[in-house]
Amino acid sequence: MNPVLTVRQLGKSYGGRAVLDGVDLVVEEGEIACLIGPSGAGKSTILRCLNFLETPDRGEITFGGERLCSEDGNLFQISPRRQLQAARARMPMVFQHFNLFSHRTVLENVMEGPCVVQGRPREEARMMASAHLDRVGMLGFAQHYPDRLSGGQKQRVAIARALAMSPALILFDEPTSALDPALVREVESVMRDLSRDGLTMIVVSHDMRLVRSIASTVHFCAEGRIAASGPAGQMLGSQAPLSMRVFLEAVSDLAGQE
Ligand SMILES: Nc1ncnc2c1ncn2[C@@H]1O[C@H](COP(=O)(O)OP(=O)(O)OP(=O)(O)O)[C@@H](O)[C@H]1O
Repeated sequence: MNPVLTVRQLGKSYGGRAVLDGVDLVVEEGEIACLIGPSGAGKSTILRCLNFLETPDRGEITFGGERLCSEDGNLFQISPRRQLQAARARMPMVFQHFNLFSHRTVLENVMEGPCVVQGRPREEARMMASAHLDRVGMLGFAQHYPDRLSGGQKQRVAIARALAMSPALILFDEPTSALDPALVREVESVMRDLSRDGLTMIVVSHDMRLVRSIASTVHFCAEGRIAASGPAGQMLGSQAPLSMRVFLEAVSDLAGQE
């Protein structure tokens, strides 16, 4: 298999406090890597460091064969801005709160990346955007503005916007946590379709139903590290490491109390 992404000893501190403390992660082509773990473990910070929304302090990230940051002895080096921007475009992020442009139509939202970031002609971008909206079942809403859409529909548009960047990898940060339970399924179903199509994804989620339905690998995060990793069947089943089983029991206890 081909790793799309390799992360070694990634570190990030805020105000002298280490939030990421040596994260190691390898994601293969076609893998759906789900990051789970307690609140504050650093899961979102890992995603934000991967596409340089936050700047890591140390470690190595290799994406699509390109070294984006590296460490040589005590010297930590980050690639030039242009290279990071190009990498970010091929590793778009889908956010919990959608982050759509409210003053642009659905179609314009999806065209934005191909036009502005990739410099594609408008007509080509329009055709691509329409195809991606169709893929997530939102073509019929192309001329609507985001405020007319449900949360599930907004998230599907956000996914189409990520697809429009011809991504090598999509990062999902809690994609269903801002949705009413009834709307979670439509987003879950789109993500499952993408996984069947072989798209590589990293998904941070507390939604264990989503994780169980799409994960190929599960990475358990605790205290700024990935404490355990493995195939989803193993990590979510009776063979899970103890720390992971304790977490899963706590999560299902919470769900049982709701
Ligand atoms: N910009 C920031 N400045 C200071 N501290 C931050 C910043 N971003 C995150 N943190 C801290 O880093 C820690 C990890 O945050 P992060 O959001 O990555 O955790 P998480 O595992 O995704 O948590 P959750 O599951 O609750 O979203 C938290 O203690 C958080 O308060």
